[in-house]
Amino acid sequence: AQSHTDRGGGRTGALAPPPFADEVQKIDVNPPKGTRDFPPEDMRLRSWLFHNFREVSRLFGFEEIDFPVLESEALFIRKAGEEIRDQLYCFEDRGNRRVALRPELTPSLARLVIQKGKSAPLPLKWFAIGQCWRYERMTRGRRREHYQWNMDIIGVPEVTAEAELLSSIITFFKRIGVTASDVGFKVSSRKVLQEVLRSYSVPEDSFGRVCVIIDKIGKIPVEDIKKDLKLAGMSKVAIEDLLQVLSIKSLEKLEEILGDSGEAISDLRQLFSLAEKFGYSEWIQFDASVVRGLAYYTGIVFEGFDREGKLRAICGGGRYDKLLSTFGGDDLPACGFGFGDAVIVELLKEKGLLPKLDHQVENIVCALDGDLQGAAAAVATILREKNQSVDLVLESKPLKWVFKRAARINAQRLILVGLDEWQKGMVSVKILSSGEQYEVKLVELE
Ligand SMILES: Nc1ccc(Br)nc1
Repeated sequence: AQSHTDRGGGRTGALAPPPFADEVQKIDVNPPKGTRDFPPEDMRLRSWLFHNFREVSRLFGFEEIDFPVLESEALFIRKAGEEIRDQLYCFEDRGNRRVALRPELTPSLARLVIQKGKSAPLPLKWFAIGQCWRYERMTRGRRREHYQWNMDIIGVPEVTAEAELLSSIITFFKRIGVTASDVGFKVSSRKVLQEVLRSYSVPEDSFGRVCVIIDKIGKIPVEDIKKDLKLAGMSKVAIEDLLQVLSIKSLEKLEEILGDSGEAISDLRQLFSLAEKFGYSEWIQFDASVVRGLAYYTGIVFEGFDREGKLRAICGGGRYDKLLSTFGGDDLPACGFGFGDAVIVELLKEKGLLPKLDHQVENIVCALDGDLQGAAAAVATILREKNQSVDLVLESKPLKWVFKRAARINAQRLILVGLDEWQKGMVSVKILSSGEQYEVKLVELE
């Protein structure tokens, strides 16, 4: 029997009374749990944010790319215990394929780089803005989707690439009014970790897993961190030493521990020297505890944080020189970052930096009686062909209604099409800010 929705009669299934023939079930008009709608006001803020993402990408000479939100699940199956894997929004499609809503953009970018192969001359400087997904038990009530801006440089092994990426993010912050007093970048290199782990003969294939564990410092109790590191095969003394190294906040101190001949130190010294030349030294600081939660980083890593410490990481990224070979491609040096659309808005709210973005239209055009609706359409078309925005009143409305709508849509001019004027080839124009009103020949309307 057709199952019926329980309408409070307490009975469902075959025994429930059949619904009234014309009763329509009201659908839930809210978006699915953890997702957002973007009604006009919210969409204006998102478009403003994305416009700034795109403008900075343009300033840095990056090309925009895009890929499907749906990918083969295999792209994201990594065995390092990452949260991003535990929360993969994956399912079997009607063709029995294992697919997933992408949780991040970098694997798709890597897939596209391999696909393009030698036809894409290096270095590649690509950016994308895409919606990313996670399936999280709603118990934590967190979002399941967000938009990320990614910038990636493929084919440059030097840390000049990381320095350029940091410069692009700082350029973005400056454009929207965020300063080095509001936000900073913690910068480190996974080679620091690597050098410590190697000194304790921790197997290379545990590296990604150890990084994912270390990234949880400050998020879970340190005893759990130590337990997980032990499970990952580290000795007690190695764990204590590693945690000691991770608490280092200066390159001088790090050099004392690791010496000055390792790659970690030379990469970091070069990066901080380049930061000086770029003029953004005040924005960055060395912090050995930064490892980021993605297993594939291999070198410099960084994350943007709010100096008041109220918010989660604003953005993050780093070098991932070995990602392509995990998909069967030839490895290429690569680095990039992800910048989400949610934490930045929380920061702008905190700092009173949210832009005021109203809907605006240059003209509202209205026929003064029904027979002139066609004439009004002609006037609207003439204005639009002159690249002027027009809200055309589409039905017969009292003037009071027209003025009210003009105010609501912030129209600059009201164009009235009246019979007497039209017969003279003219229309009436009212500048709504000043109240000035005049008649003008249609052919002279601009
Ligand atoms: N990876 C990921 C995807 C979606 C959200 Br919301 N947060 C993180």
